[in-house]
Amino acid sequence: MYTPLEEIQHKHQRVVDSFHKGKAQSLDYRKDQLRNLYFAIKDNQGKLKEALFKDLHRPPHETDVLELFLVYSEINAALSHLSKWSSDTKLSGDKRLLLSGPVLRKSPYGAVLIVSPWNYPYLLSLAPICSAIAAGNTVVFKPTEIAEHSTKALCEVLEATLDPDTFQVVQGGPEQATALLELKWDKIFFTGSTPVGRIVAQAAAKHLTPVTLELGGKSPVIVTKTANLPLAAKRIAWGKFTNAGQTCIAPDYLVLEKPIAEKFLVEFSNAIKALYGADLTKDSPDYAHIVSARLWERQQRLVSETKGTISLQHGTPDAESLFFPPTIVTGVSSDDVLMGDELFGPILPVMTIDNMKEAPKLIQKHDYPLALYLFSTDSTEQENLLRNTRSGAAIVNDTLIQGGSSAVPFGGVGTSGTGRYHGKFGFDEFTHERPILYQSELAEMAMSLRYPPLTESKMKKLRFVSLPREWFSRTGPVRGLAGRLWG
Ligand SMILES: NC(=O)C1=CN([C@@H]2O[C@H](COP(=O)(O)OP(=O)(O)OC[C@H]3O[C@@H](n4cnc5c(N)ncnc54)[C@H](OP(=O)(O)O)[C@@H]3O)[C@@H](O)[C@H]2O)C=CC1
Ligand SMILES: CCCCCC(=O)O
Repeated sequence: MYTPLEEIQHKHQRVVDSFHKGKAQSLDYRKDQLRNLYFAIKDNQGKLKEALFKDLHRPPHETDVLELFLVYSEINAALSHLSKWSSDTKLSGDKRLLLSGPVLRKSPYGAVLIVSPWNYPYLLSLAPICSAIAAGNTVVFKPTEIAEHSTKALCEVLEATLDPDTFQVVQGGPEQATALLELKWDKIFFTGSTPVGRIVAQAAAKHLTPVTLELGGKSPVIVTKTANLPLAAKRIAWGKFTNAGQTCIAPDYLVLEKPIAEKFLVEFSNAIKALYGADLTKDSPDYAHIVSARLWERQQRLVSETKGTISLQHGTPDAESLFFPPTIVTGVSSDDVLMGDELFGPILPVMTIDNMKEAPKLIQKHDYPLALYLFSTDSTEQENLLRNTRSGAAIVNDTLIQGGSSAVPFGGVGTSGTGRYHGKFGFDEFTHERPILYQSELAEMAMSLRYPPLTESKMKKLRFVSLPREWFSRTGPVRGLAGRLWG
């Protein structure tokens, strides 16, 4: 009988061995795995949605719209395009290699570790698992222990569906994750908080393992005086309060241009009531709850410690059910407690600026966020802000849409993450593009100059044409050279 640590080591070794035996290599094998996964999720979607309702009071339709629909799209994209994604890319541009036919071979990394969080437990597990399998890797998956019902339901489905030689689950929390991180992986894919992302990056560095980090950050949403205020209010309310704000790309804080601040807040209050009803309570069917007592208390503490004004709390926090209502805090300064760590909940601090010139400096006070949202109908204003800020993604006049598509890469920058996935970007994230050249015997003549003895006459033939400075002139080589020849 294995000890828990021995069991983890055994699972790791099993997927390493099966990778080296080439079991996950064939496209047919990969497609069979993905096809089985697709129908297993479909056949168990009711059980999965029920489980997440128990963990997060997550409205079942929100699980469909924000998780399962993208999972189906991811698997379908992989099944539809895998032959093309995995085919060699021919390389050109160097006449010296004409005879060696260089290609990029789409090679799997090998045995990969995938670690996922609790807030979108199906999407944030199944999307990287899909990409890893599509790219021909073998996988050990460590789900969260915090969303216990959805983790149990998901792991039952995965273990009943995927080949145990190439896919293993290690359930547990930080202790199990730490034991897994001690082992040598060919790739690690981590989704979670920035602090834990640092731990993962340090562990990966010990083995020089390539790592993808899907982390968090304080994503700003800016509303300017040119915005369509009712539409902005509705889209921001949806993006902020979906999953009770427990979304890595949720707007974290709101920046309003002063001339429209008051009017926008009225529209925003109306939008919240339109989405969640005039009387939002713990039993409202369309609103999720906070995942744990610890994190519910964190929201409560943040509200008690802020120096801002609670201008709207649309409902009464309930410790027993972990219901925490949309809470708008105005008059927040940059050093307020709400402007510290990522809020990851339904509290929205509101700051105002006299004009848009102040926005970049305000945003740059924080690490690069996962997302930046701008509501404006002025293209110059849009480009100015985009040019002077950095973020994992930037969305103009909407929220969250970048996280739900197989056509758009999803990832951070700086402390909000490294790497990206979804769709072909996910296949590429789990693929090493291996250059392969097939040298021809016929190339021997062209290559004879490289062999010793490297006589002076050989070196003369080898001397590369040294290009004049004008070749690199800003006006381009032709004009540059013409200028040189004819002054
Ligand atoms: N970029 C993205 O795609 C996303 C980013 N996030 C970010 O994730 C955070 C919220 O998720 P949350 O689950 O709380 O994040 P955590 O970083 O706490 O946990 C992420 C995963 O790491 C595990 N873990 C926790 N502590 C350690 C540790 N010390 N060493 C190794 N592994 C550990 C967790 O296990 P366990 O859960 O069992 O404790 C979980 O499986 C937010 O910051 C959010 O922004 C969330 C969703 C998507
Ligand atoms: C709508 C897509 C959500 C992606 C996961 C997150 O942002 O936490």
